[in-house]
Amino acid sequence: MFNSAEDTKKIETLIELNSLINSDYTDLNALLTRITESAMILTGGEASSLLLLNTFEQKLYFEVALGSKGDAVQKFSLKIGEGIAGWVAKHNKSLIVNDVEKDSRFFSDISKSIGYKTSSILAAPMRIKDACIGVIELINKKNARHFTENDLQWLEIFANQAALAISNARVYQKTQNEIAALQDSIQSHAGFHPLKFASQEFESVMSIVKRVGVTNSSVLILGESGVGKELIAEQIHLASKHANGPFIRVNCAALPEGMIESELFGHIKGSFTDAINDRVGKFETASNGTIFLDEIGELSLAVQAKLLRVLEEGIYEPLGSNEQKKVQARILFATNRDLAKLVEEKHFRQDLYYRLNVIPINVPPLRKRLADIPVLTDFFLQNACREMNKPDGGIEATAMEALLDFPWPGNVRELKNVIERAVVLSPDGVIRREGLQLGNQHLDKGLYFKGKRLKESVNVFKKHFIISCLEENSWNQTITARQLGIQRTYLSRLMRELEINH
Ligand SMILES: Nc1ncnc2c1ncn2[C@@H]1O[C@H](COP(=O)(O)OP(=O)(O)OP(=O)(O)O)[C@@H](O)[C@H]1O
Repeated sequence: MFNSAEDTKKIETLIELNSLINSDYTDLNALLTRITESAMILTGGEASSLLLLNTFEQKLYFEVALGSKGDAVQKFSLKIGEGIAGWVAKHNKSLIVNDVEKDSRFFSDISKSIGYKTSSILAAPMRIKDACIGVIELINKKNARHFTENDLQWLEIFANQAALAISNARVYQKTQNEIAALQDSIQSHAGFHPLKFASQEFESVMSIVKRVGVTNSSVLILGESGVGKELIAEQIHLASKHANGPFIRVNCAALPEGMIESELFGHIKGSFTDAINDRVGKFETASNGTIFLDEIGELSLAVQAKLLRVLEEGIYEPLGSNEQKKVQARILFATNRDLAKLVEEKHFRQDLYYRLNVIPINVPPLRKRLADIPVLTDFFLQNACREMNKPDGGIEATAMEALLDFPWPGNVRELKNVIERAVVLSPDGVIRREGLQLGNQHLDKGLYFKGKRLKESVNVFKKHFIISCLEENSWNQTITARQLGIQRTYLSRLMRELEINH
């Protein structure tokens, strides 16, 4: 079979395709286009197509369509058994038809609709482990000649190449999905949150995370409420040499003023009225790991002064003790406040600000990284469906458009809430535009109060009223407490009691 100069060319092309398939060539469509095009050129077809079988729908879809009407062909699909390609898929056998008009299997609708005269077809199945996964076909042998058995043998070789490439890509994709699922489960078992993104903007943030991860410097993570600052802190920890050590999160806004020092640095028994036992501080607990101080903008000036000393000298003293302890943890900070403005207003120490701002990481708001919305939606949807034991019916295109249009003042946290709520309200697991209730998540009287007793209803009201004030103030508890006319410590207690997490 391999004796002419033409055959030598074919073999060279096959070798080249083989090495592409064996390399880490990840663009499957480009590879399949290359294979289909080579088959067409080397066996003298005028046009060629590669169709993939969707086993669920029992239909063949055009993955590649080359030739003068290629683009027009691509919108069609064929049922199994329909047309020459459908016959090949159904019988898992190759076929040469040199006069289509005389063959009842020929399906003329596509040719007629696109205005293309088809006279001859050569088609071969693509197989993975003997099962047909699609068809590769050539249309019209050039110069009004006929397709031959030799052409068919070559087409079968190209079909095998394509099947191999598809099989590789599917195994690769499956493995990637499994690795991602395992990573998610390992991270969430260890108390870390899986992080999803697809945007260039977030990619840039992650490249900084990787670079700072390996250093031991303290880092300041900035961004609006709900953008994922805590997750960034987790990733810095995971990228660091302390990844196996503890990751200790301290929400500075949730601690009453008088407790912060003891919480961070520890105290010895009797150092103040309530100190009935020695207490180990979070800095010590975080030894050989990372301490993440969230909402740093809420710290009092007195605590800021102590923190500055910790940063500058690397030592601290537990309350009531003269013993100096060495800081053995990596320190990360985050805030959604404008620290420069707080400095101007004299609510934040300038020297501490300069000390913190050495390596700032700015996490952009969700509205500035639209490419993340579909992946995050998908992730929250799958999680919510699994937790609520509902089928994942996917999301309608109009609903996705609405998500992409929305400004997301509460960022990723708000998106998560919107999706969870839409899943609760969806009868069949499909997320539709009207089920999203964008910007209207707080109080739906009918839904929340129905059948509840007075105390419960008051609590439901309190919870939603507080959440809406917190969101209005970017979850700043000091400002919210002032707006509500209560102490910040009382607000923290209410948040704990009413299970308001963010
Ligand atoms: N890229 C992401 N992938 C998956 N989940 C995310 C992502 N970003 C944020 N989330 C989720 O959104 C919620 C808010 O994230 P996180 O608490 O990290 O935000 P934050 O910026 O620290 O907010 P705050 O300033 O209010 O403390 C969490 O439930 C988190 O798991």
